[in-house]
Amino acid sequence: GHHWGYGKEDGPSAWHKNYPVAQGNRQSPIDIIPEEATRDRDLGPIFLDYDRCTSINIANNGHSVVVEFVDSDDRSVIRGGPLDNPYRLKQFHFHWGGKGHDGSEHTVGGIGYASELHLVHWNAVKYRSFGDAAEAPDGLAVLGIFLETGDDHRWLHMITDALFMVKYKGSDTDFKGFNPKCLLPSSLHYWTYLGSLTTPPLHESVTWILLKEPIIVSDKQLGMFRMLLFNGEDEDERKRMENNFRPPQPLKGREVRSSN
Ligand SMILES: CCN[C@H]1CN(CCOCC)S(=O)(=O)c2sc(S(N)(=O)=O)cc21
Ligand SMILES: [Zn+2]
Repeated sequence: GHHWGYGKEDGPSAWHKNYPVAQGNRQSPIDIIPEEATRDRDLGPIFLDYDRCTSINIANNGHSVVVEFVDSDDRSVIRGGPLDNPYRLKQFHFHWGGKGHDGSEHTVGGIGYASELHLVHWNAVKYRSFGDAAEAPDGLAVLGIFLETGDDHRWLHMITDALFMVKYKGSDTDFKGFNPKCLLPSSLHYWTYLGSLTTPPLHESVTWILLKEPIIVSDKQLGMFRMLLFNGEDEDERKRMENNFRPPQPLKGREVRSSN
């Protein structure tokens, strides 16, 4: 496919050349304005049934670090809230900034967070494959969790300890027995809106569910992500993996709803 990245020449402002949907009507991320969100009493709580989740590996795909899960049955799903079906957990990954700079994709009242965690789920009730779901308007549900700097996160070290194994693009290593429930904040109150993938191919297939409460991680832990590289081991130019976020996109009249 087409090469894309987060640099000056191949970054978010250039993506529309190969991915015209970049200028579509339901692009992500967006700036969430809390006072403009609709409190919808029909919007119930979300449920994360992750107790039987099965993580497989952790990988550097040249854009982020990704932990993948077994998604051949309904062992780990998100359900409820705005969703009409349970959606299967497929992978999670992060977006982050440079040293001392914010790196979240969504912003809240114009304010960014240090980083943003995305748990990607797909609608296996309606679609026969992840690929099909990724192109359908109700195919994906991504749970977004903001990361704020402060004290060490007691479980994030399980991920940062593995990062040295996936320094280069295209590297991956076993990563079994990890349950992302340990990365959730105490409250599951959320905002939700209809949007897209925040990276190419930018499919407008995502129901976004963003938790209002951030989790706290330390600067040191976040700094570990910045030892990852965008480039492969065989490339001579070493490019630190950082600022791998797309900035907020036009709301285009969309409604943002708030859980009760
Ligand atoms: C680097 C490519 N990132 C993509 C890869 N996938 C989509 C393409 O798959 C087609 C079979 S994905 O559905 O796993 C996904 S979710 C997000 S995000 N940041 O919006 O949560 C980006 C991406
Ligand atoms: Zn993402």
